[in-house]
Amino acid sequence: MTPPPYVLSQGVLAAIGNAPSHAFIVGIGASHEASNPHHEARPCLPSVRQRSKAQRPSEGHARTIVEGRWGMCEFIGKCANIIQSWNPTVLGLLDSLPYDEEVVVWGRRWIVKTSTLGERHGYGVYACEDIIVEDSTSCRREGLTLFPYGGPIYKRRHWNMILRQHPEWKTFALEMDTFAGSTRRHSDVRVIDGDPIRSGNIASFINSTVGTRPKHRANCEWVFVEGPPPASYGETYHEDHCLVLVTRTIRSGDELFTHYEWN
Ligand SMILES: C[S@@+](CC[C@H](N)C(=O)[O-])C[C@H]1O[C@@H](n2cnc3c(N)ncnc32)[C@H](O)[C@@H]1O
Repeated sequence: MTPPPYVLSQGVLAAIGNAPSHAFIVGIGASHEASNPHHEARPCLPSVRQRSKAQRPSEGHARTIVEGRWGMCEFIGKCANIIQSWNPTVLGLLDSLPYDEEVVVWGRRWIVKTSTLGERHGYGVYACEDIIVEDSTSCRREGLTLFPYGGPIYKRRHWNMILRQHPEWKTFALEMDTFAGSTRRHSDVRVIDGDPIRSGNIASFINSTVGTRPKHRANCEWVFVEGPPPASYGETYHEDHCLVLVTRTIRSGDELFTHYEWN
């Protein structure tokens, strides 16, 4: 298959949490283990923004009620429109993601279940098959792409608006456009919402190597991709997107880990 015309830029994503006990940064793929001769890697600085004080929701007529892991929330106005627009199938993701059950995402088998970090750290993503990156002669044997980080994409200022509507919602988003060279204004930087519409977003269950004892090694990283996803996964919807790439061989049963800051 002809490779899609994207330019990879390493780094990217920062996640912004809105709950005091759950806010974290999802920095990106700082493992620096992946290399791709066809793509330029550009490191970026993750940033974090926490919700300040609760404010009145923005004006608007649209309303939508969303059920997430932490309960039901009603969003109104522009926030409702944004949230309603998400459809995971446009990126070849599943409508919903069951726990403790094998699923196939972008042609590979995965399971989301309690993380090896322990129950109090929630779920993690495990491979259900070997993903061989290099053989004994260090030749790459398979494609590096695992799956995208999928969720509604909107500007940071709208993300902040959503957080103000539901300060109690424990949520996070990946920041796009944070790579060196990005010219977007701070409030125009786009985020990919990992929740509340988290359906199918398997990437949002990947845990961080940060703070692990003994120290875990990352086996994947998130990258920003200029260009649409492969045709079979819905190239018309997104002009660009974020992918999870494998950075070293993963064996069946391994949990995925990447490097990002969280607190
Ligand atoms: C993107 S989520 C990862 C999936 C998460 N385990 C879950 O069930 O939703 C990030 C959250 O997972 C937890 N987490 C991620 N990496 C961790 C680590 N190295 N140690 C402890 N908790 C971690 C933290 O609660 C963090 O806020």
